[in-house]
Amino acid sequence: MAASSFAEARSGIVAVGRWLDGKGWAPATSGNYSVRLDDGSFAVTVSGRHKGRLTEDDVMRVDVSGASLDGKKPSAETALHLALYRDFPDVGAVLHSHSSNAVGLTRAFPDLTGWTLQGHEMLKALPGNTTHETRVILPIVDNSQDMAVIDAKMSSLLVKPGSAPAYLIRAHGLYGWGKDLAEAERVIEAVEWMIAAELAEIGFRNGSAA
Ligand SMILES: CSCCC(=O)C(=O)COP(=O)(O)O
Ligand SMILES: [Zn+2]
Repeated sequence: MAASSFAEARSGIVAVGRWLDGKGWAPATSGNYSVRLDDGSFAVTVSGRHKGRLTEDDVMRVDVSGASLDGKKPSAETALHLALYRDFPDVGAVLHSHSSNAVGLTRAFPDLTGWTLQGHEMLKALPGNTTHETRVILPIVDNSQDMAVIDAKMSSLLVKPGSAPAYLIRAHGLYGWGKDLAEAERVIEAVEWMIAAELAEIGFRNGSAA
């Protein structure tokens, strides 16, 4: 199991926020990020902060139940991060992006409960994939303000064979994870890129792109 010191997690999370904001995937305070710490607690972003302008004080610690360990208010979506650490003991970092592509895709296909990514060379960026001749399923769950509702839906989808280390929340955004921050960044970047490529492909097929 990968785990970091709080100091390392803080600086890594600040940097990740700048990077995701630079991509346009963290607008208007959206998104949240976490890292599993070596003492069994978790570093997570403070709720409501602009993720492109985080300082180290905007990264706090929670225990395994989500209780604040330093008096700050954790992300409203902390329970979704903790659910992933609970279900996948090897996960060391979880990132949540809010791209217009992820939102647009899930709103355009309101009945879909999953999106299959198949045949992309970019699939090799996902842990364990060595060829484009494969497919992964990106589960899609409906949004809710009750994190337990999202957790209950996504936990059952993610244990299915072929699930990506990522899932979409409809009209909301993307969650992705990895053994550490670097791997979680690669998952988010690869999945966001494949979604963008497939939306472009849909546009070409419909004759709506030049
Ligand atoms: C304007 S973003 C709405 C809340 C959200 O979806 C999000 O990712 C950020 O919430 P947090 O409490 O982590 O700041
Ligand atoms: Zn969100």
